[in-house]
Amino acid sequence: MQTVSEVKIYKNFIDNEWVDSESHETIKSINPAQKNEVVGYLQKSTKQDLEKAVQSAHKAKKSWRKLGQAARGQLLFKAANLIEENLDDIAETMTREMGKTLPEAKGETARGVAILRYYAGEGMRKNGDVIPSSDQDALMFTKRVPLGVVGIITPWNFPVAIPIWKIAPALVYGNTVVFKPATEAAVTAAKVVECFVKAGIPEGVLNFITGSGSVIGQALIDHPLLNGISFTGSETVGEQVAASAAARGIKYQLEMGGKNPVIVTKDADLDAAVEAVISGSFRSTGQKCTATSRVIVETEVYDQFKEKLIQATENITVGDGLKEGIWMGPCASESQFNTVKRYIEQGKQEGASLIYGGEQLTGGDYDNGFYIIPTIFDEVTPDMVIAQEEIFGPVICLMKAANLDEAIEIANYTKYGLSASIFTSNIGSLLEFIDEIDAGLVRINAESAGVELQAPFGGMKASSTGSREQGEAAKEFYTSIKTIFIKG
Ligand SMILES: NC(=O)C1=CN([C@@H]2O[C@H](COP(=O)(O)OP(=O)(O)OC[C@H]3O[C@@H](n4cnc5c(N)ncnc54)[C@H](OP(=O)(O)O)[C@@H]3O)[C@@H](O)[C@H]2O)C=CC1
Ligand SMILES: O=C(O)CCC(=O)C(=O)O
Repeated sequence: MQTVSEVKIYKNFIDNEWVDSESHETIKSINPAQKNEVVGYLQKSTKQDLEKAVQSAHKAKKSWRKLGQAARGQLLFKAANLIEENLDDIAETMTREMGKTLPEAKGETARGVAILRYYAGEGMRKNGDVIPSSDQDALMFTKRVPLGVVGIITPWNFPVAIPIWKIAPALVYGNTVVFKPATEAAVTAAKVVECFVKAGIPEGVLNFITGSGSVIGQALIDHPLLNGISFTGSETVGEQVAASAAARGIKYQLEMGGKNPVIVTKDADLDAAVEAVISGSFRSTGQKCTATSRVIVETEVYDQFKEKLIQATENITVGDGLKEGIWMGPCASESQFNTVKRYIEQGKQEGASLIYGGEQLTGGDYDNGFYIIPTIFDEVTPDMVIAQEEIFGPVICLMKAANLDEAIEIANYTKYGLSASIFTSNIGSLLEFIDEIDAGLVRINAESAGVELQAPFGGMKASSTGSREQGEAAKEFYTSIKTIFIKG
């Protein structure tokens, strides 16, 4: 039995110091695979704590900018090495805190290291262009400059990769940061921040604050000293971020989810398609904004595909992600678990045919966690709620299409446009798909999830707003351009 004294209390990091909240209250982060296990206690911060964090970032703005891009890059290299040294501990914490399996958590942490090294390299790359002036005696060039203080609000589903793909470019391009992680995964985030601190991040440059999104998250997005905000999470909060940022004319970047389709044409390699659909839909328990949630199959191969899909789903082992041999962990929280169960009930009520799963797992250790059997709905029609709203759980909606045109029409019939994939061996079909699909991430004969750190990431329609994240695209968001004209 765990005792309170065995569980660590994590502090905020403000103005180069690990500090308690003024509230003197904490919030517990629990293990969704063993709900009686507390992974850590976090500060229940107040608006006053947030004020200190923003003031600290504001104070550090000038010196961090003046340090120069190369030195900032060196610091990121150090942080990357420290995260690599602590990879096993960070990954295990992630699995305990939000349920993703340990191999996935290790993969994500290694990805965090790679992202940091990519942006560390930016320290030595150009930050402007020389442009010919119409005046032959003049020199004209652009210089990218930091925005200033950037707020970073992240979700719980990628507690290492998402914070790093926002914090690393923010820092290397010269911004100071106030980072508010999702409460569900804040212990993992604290361990990442510890690596930046050990790497020697200067005073005030990176501030870490935990607590309720509606209190400190809201105070952060409304803060007058904020110069930019990057957010990943729900559409509801995203809209609030946009409204607040637009009212003050500051830059904002939102990534808010998807309802990602996979099209399987009659000439596709069905085994490859099944493998990709299983991975895209059920890895991370379906809790990825790039997860596959609608599978649209041409009539000729529909039954064959369905049979193969059910067979493959039967082999999935569900359980505590720390245990060997487990392929899919629990939902990350009780609230996410309840959301998924609610959507499954909704699917049944609106007439979709439940052909696999659809229930929570019970008995033994399952009673201590938030486990759902991977679920497949057949006979889903495009207007159903389960075909329209983001479920963020291990649920597939199978849909039939008479031909490619109809499949693309169904695929586009959603407010989202993050990722989309097609399985086909016909070059004409794949070219048509590339042109006609409304998605920021277009994948051919590959699963819908799968983001590469060096390429732009983001979606169309309601999935994203603002410039893309990752790769070179991040520079667009985290900098502003000065055009300089020097007359000789
Ligand atoms: N695009 C994606 O990758 C993600 C999409 N989602 C979608 O959102 C749904 C709900 O998930 P949920 O975790 O509740 O998402 P939220 O949007 O509520 O949370 C995301 C982040 O925003 C913070 N936050 C919450 N309220 C505010 C606010 N008013 N102002 C500023 N920040 C705030 C949260 O803090 P705190 O944790 O303290 O509440 C968290 O850090 C999921 O079912 C899924 O559909 C969720 C996560 C990721
Ligand atoms: O698929 C990925 O690797 C990233 C997905 C993502 O950004 C998200 O789920 O929030």
